[in-house]
Amino acid sequence: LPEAMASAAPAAVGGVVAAPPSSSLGKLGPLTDLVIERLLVSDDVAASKFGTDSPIEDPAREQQVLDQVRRQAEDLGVDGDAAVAFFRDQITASKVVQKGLFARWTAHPEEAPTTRPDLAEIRRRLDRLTTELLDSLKSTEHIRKKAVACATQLTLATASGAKRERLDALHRQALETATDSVCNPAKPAGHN
Ligand SMILES: O=C(O)C(=O)C[C@]1(C(=O)O)C=C[C@@H](O)C=C1
Repeated sequence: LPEAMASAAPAAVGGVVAAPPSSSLGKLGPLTDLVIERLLVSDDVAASKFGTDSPIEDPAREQQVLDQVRRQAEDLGVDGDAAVAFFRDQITASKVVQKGLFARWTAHPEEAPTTRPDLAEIRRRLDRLTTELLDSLKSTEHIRKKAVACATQLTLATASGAKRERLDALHRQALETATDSVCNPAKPAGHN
């Protein structure tokens, strides 16, 4: 986000101005960037619904998302149950963000959005992110299987990503929820 980048003071190193990193650090950086991008899209989802009759929770749409996930995961050779568990966390995290923003905008109407984005268009963005997230789950399978390395890389990636994007407490909490199963690809059924 240009605003966030502009306000981080660049450090001069040997006469060269070092730009802040443009992506989250480490082997799970690309996956974490996509997770953060999806969380930030949740702000737009909330803006599309706030002050309308559309509820935050839409079980039919959730089922549609998870059906797409299972189909595409199996095409990619990613474990379908693990992929669905990961996306259940993405959906839960989106609802954490939306509920938090609804509460904030209700308490402070002056902070509420003044334009209402189109939900259908936002859902097309989410569908494209689904494909990218699945590709990233596939390409990180090797590291995610190693519990200790995965935990280390995930902490590095989420800390650097949250800092770069200047995530507030609400979005940091949602990021934790969203990355809950990243290092547990074979989470037992019943967790959710
Ligand atoms: O598409 C929506 O309406 C959203 O709120 C997004 C989303 C998701 O994360 O995919 C989250 C909650 C809804 O229950 C359905 C889907």
